[in-house]
Amino acid sequence: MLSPSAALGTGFSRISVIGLGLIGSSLLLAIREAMPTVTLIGHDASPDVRETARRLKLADAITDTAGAAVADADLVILCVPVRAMADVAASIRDDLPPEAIISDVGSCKAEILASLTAALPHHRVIPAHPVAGTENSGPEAGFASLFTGRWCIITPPAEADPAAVARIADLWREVGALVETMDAAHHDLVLAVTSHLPHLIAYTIVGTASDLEDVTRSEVIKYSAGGFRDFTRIAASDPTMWRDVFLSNKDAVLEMLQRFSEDLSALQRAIRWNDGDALFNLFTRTRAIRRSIIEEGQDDPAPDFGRSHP
Ligand SMILES: NC(=O)C1=CN([C@@H]2O[C@H](COP(=O)(O)OP(=O)(O)OC[C@H]3O[C@@H](n4cnc5c(N)ncnc54)[C@H](O)[C@@H]3O)[C@@H](O)[C@H]2O)C=CC1
Ligand SMILES: O=C(O)C(=O)Cc1ccc(O)cc1
Repeated sequence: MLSPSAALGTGFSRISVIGLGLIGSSLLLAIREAMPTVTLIGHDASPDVRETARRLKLADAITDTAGAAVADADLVILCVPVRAMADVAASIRDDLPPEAIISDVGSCKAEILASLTAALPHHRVIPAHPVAGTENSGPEAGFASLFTGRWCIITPPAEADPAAVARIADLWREVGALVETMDAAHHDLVLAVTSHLPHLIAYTIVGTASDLEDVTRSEVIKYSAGGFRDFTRIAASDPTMWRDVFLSNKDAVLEMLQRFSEDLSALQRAIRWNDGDALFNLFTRTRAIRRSIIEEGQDDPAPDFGRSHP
């Protein structure tokens, strides 16, 4: 018998979230707001995080084991760092109801799809990636509107049950996201250039500035103009999460890094040989890209995203 909200919406009546950091806690808050009658169960490996999650009343129950969290669930969403996904999947295998759908929110998809499918060969695995987040982590960083107006990319395996894919898509629409479906390998290539490489560049430039011998740290802080400040926000992102992303999406990131290095060398040459036209032409082209993003309304659909949240 389905609960009233389940009958009207996604068909899920008991959802388990494993990993109660920024994304897991935001998802619980967003589901609670959009589908108040769904039963929510949470688990995190960290006792401190579990205690905080209980204090914040993120779910109807916070369990001490992953197995207890998934018993009776009709949907389980893994919100742990990318390289912890396979271990969590193995740890819930014996407690997972046969009809449960398994999903996740990892930032890269091909390796996760392969490892979840291998760990849970008899279950429907429908991975997803909400392209929404901040540099903050942990359960207290979460907020219900994180996914509003942001894209969520679903990367089902080729043989996926279309009804299960539709239910996962509906869930993300219920919490305010715009949904796109694509192949996991293509997702990883696209996100390597739009998200992973920018994070790598931010980590590098902030590291470079802090290693300078002739410029003091206080000068870097005092005179940091807008560009550098934006890089420091991104470079404050969680080290475990981003270590896992780069190791998991290694091939696509290395491919994009190769292209980026070649383009950077071309710019270096233009500066060395006073080729102002080359610089001006590139900057004109990139300005047009930014302006077309804004014209298409793709700038920042969630205006309070990130910085206004502690
Ligand atoms: N931070 C962001 O902006 C975004 C992150 N993602 C993805 O979401 C996932 C979670 O990221 P965040 O919530 O930002 O990280 P977070 O660091 O805020 O939370 C991760 C949580 O997982 C828990 N955890 C780690 N291993 C575990 C295990 N084996 N069993 C149970 N719990 C475990 C940790 O204790 C922590 O509370 C990652 O896969 C990340 O790639 C996706 C979109 C945006
Ligand atoms: O804080 C930022 O600027 C982000 O880029 C957040 C983010 C991080 C990882 C993702 O997979 C998706 C979004």
